[in-house]
Amino acid sequence: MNNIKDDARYIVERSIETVLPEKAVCDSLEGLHLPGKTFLLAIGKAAWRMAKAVREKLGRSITTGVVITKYGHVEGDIPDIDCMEAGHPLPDDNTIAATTKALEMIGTIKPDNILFLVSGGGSALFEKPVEGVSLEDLVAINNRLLRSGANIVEINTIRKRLSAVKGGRFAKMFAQTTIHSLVLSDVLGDRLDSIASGPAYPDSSTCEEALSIIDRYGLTLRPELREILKKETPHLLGNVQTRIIGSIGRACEAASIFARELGYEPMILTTTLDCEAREAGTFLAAIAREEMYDRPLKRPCAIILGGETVVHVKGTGLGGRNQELALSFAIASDGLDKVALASVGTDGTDGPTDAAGAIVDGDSAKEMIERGIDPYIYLLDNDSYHALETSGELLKTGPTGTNVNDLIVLLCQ
Ligand SMILES: Nc1ncnc2c1ncn2[C@@H]1O[C@H](COP(=O)(O)OP(=O)(O)O)[C@@H](O)[C@H]1O
Ligand SMILES: O=C(O)[C@@H](CO)OP(=O)(O)O
Repeated sequence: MNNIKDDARYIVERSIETVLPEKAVCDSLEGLHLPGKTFLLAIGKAAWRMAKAVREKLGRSITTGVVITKYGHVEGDIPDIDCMEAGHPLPDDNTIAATTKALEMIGTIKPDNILFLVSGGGSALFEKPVEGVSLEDLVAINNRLLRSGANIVEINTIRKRLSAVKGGRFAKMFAQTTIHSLVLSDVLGDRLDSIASGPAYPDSSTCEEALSIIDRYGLTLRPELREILKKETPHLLGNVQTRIIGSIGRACEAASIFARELGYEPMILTTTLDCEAREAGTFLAAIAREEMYDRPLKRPCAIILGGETVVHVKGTGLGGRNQELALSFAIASDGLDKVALASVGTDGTDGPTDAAGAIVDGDSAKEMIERGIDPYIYLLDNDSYHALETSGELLKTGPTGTNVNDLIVLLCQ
């Protein structure tokens, strides 16, 4: 056991290493039979790493392929594979251009198999809007949805219906081809039809749900778009085989092992945290306070959570789910001794910022005040990034190459 914040950092960084995609992808290729021509399509924030691992393992068995990932996530060339970058969390012109290219290549090559490597972020990165929907429509709707407090299953229920490739429609487009999907899950409960909006998975959401989400979050749509939401997505697909190769549950189990190694008694509290980020922060501070009485665990202990909180962005500041959770924990745990919390996006980016998250303790709020800022005002303005930058508590890892949701570790010594 060392400095408590160093321990928190060690645990989250080592845990993320255990869910890097290379090994999981290679293990899952054992026994996979790919006769004839195979097209590799990789989408999402982990796409480049997943595709590189597959190409190295299978070599020329892959005829050709396409990677579509977020800007800054292509780490070099992959033989025979066209690697492209595009916008995230909002789609852009490059999203549409890269997707169109992938679809055209598949149409021309007519492969026997598509090896489909799916990771979170795929919704923004793999997109061809249905007729009647423009890129501007998609950007406007996504922008409002992402700031509405809707969860990812709800957001993707809308995205699927505006898209010609989401909600199983990609698999239906190439119904004569066998699609083998290997999926890195970043959706709570590993809902396969929600991860990257399930391009090759039977959709379980319905038009009624889509319309009720629009109403629930007070989003106004022009009548033509409302009509488009009423068209069903495929609920049955005969040409897909799907395997999950990594998830937040595995990262939490790894965190538990690393915490124990450092001398902390671990407890995985949940792998499906999905409440408002600032409420999760306050709640975890209440748990930290309870540790004065050695409850729920005897100190030293590590309370581990995985999931994806939500933020209703009403302010004008900069931040992300993990930074907002950490800032609210910092405020609510002010003055507590020997307590630290790390909250990080395993993909290395939290919200539209260059930070993965933050590591705070019971001195953080005092530190911010001493440096002339009121953390509460910053929280109110959704400006967690600048508050945590002031206290020097942002965690910056750069893109990690994986994406299995958010990991939160509360340490009490
Ligand atoms: N200023 C902000 N403060 C807190 N959260 C924010 C802010 N701006 C955007 N967000 C949140 O960031 C999320 C997108 O961040 P990102 O880390 O890219 O998500 P994901 O990992 O799910 O793709 C949005 O859902 C939004 O709620
Ligand atoms: O692509 C998506 O739909 C989501 C979930 O898989 O990922 P992210 O939240 O990273 O954009």
